[in-house]
Amino acid sequence: MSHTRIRELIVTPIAFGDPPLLNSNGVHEPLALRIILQLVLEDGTVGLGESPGGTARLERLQAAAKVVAGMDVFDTTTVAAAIDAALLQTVPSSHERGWTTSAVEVACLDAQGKLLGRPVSDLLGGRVRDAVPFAAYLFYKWAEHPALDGRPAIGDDWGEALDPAGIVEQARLMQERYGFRSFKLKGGVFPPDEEIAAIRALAEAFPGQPLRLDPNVAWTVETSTYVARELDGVLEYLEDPTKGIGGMAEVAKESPLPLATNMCVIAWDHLKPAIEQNAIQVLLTDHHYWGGLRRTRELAAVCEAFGIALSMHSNSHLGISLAAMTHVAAAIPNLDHSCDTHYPWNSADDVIVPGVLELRDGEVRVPTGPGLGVELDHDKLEQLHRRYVDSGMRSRDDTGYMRRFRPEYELRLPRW
Ligand SMILES: O=C([O-])[C@@H](O)[C@@H](O)[C@H](O)[C@@H](O)C(=O)[O-]
Ligand SMILES: [Mg+2]
Repeated sequence: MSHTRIRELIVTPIAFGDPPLLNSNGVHEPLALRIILQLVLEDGTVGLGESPGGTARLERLQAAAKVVAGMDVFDTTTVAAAIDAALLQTVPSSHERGWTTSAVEVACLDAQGKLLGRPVSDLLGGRVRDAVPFAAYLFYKWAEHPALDGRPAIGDDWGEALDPAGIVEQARLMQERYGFRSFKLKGGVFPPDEEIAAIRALAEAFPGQPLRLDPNVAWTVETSTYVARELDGVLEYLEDPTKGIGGMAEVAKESPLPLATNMCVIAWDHLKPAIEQNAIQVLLTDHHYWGGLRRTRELAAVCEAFGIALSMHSNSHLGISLAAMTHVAAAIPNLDHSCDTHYPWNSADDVIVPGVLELRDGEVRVPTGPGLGVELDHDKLEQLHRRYVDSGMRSRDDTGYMRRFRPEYELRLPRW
């Protein structure tokens, strides 16, 4: 079966536009980085993958490219083991190595699906839903990236959101444009009472629609407990209010709200202590670091066994990741909450041919074509790669970028 052998893995770093979104670390830069994978088989079939960017991730994927050539695309376990072994010396953390194996696994599954003429969701056990619900991901934000070093200001059509009224307006726009029926607010930006006020304003504007708040560990245990009590009955869950499994366990003892995480349980060996300490009640899974789509499906079974509800994490991403997230979410019976996605913030710059993946009525219909069901736009890929090369940006630095405008800004976690 030589046609199922991998001929080469093409690894392309790209940069795409991102608005000035605020978080507990600072503010998003005008560009976000990702890496696009094309896994080419001997018969010319190409499997696509998408990984978070940055120099370290790029170098690891380039190292992976050297070992996967010649392997069978259906041997995903062996492919992952070969990559893991190749990175072992330079990347001691198995979690970190997992980012690389995960991205390659998605490309393998896309290629497998194309060879078999079946969607990736079928390779994960079949879809249990035809459309996957996503939440509107609300951010405090500036109206524009201010002018900097001779570069003019960069505006967008979302406008400013720096108070409850601005957040409600942004939520209305999100609902108008994409039909979202649940909302997540990225917090950790303003003092907790201001963020509580924003959540209350959302609850009033969108009665009965699920809400969540995620300050990315900006709060102490005491502040987290205070916010949880204030928002009891208002939020469906409170995400990563404080740092670490121990901290979350302290909050969980007093919190009337379920606690969720994509920060303190991010690897298989975090599950045991988190479960023993009852630190979390909701896990936001993410195939980009849990070992890929099949491992995410397995993780869902572990969560089911231990009564942990499931949601899904997102970072700035494009359509190949959205397709992968949609396929795996479609194949998970116990998906209890709508998934996160940054896609509305970044979709104008996508690398896939438009038409297949659409966020409508707050959902993405699961592609039914072979593999992930999306097609790479090669001109766009070239354009975004050029932008990566020309920008000189090689890693994300929300804090450094914030300091360009507010030199006194300090990264402090917890801040309140
Ligand atoms: O993009 C951001 O600012 C988010 O804060 C992101 O970095 C987080 O990874 C993520 O969205 C989260 O849920 O924690
Ligand atoms: Mg989070």
